[in-house]
Amino acid sequence: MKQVLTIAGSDSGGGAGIQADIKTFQELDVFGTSVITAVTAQNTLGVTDVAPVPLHNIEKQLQAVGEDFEIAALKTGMLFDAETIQTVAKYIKHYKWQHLIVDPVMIAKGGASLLQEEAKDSLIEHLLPLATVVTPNIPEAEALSGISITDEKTRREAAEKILQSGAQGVLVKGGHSEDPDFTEDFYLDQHGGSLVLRSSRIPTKHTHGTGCTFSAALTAEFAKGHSIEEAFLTAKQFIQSAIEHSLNIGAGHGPTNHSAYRHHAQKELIRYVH
Ligand SMILES: Nc1ncnc2c1ncn2[C@@H]1O[C@H](COP(=O)(O)OP(=O)(O)O)[C@@H](O)[C@H]1O
Ligand SMILES: Cc1ncc(COP(=O)(O)OP(=O)(O)O)c(N)n1
Repeated sequence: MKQVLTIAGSDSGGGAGIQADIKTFQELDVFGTSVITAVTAQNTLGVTDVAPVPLHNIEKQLQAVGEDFEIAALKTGMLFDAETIQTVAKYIKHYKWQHLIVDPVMIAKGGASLLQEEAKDSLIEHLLPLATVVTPNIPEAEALSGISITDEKTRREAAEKILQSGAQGVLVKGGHSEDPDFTEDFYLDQHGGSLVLRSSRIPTKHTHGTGCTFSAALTAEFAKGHSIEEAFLTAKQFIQSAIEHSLNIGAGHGPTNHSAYRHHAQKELIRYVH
């Protein structure tokens, strides 16, 4: 069984972070390991506390995984501060881990900050150059590029700017767009190759953890040796099912349903090159 790693924060509410990643890995038949960078007190209503894990312990977790597992692909999620980002980058290089998906988690849906403001530059300088794919949502793509995304042209410009960091590919997720009918995710690589996957927008507030789940699915598919096109398609189908059958659990934004992809037939996505 392929072994994968998530380096991210814990969500006590179980819908995002490490918990979403491990559930997704399990559903997609890869063996999930984890390095926990921060512990959030969180539920469907929001984040009430964030406790960074001491750097020494993060290093010990990275070593414990690196010394014993063959990591076929990995993802990063909530990294919280610059020191953690630099340490994570150091160990990714040390263990020569390939197929890195960087989900540049910055702000939770409820508005809580999951990355210190001054850590953004560290992310761009130290982690993005190692990334196979960076998966910002629209506000994150704007923050990383300094470009306001209002249409397809500015989305592409923002993606091009992010690629200047040295990442091999960037996938701008469309969950935050104002389109009432569709969500469109846009992939662009260093060679100008691009792909857009569009799906119908599901009218639900239960979307807690969509970005974590999507990037974990990409990681699992890369570990199995799939190309970016194949991995992107599976991840989009996985998240579409998970949102379509999302769970009305808790009083706020409920979690997505990680087992839905296994149980429900896949609807066709609209796919085109841009
Ligand atoms: N209401 C929705 N209906 C269908 N797909 C959605 C919906 N909201 C988000 N998505 C999809 O979920 C994935 C995560 O996107 P997004 O919500 O933008 O990320 P994040 O959780 O990081 O903010 C993307 O593939 C996006 O298109
Ligand atoms: C611990 C932790 N990590 C990441 C997130 C953000 O998750 P995301 O998938 O972007 O979903 P929302 O929080 O925006 O619903 C998180 N909340 N907690």
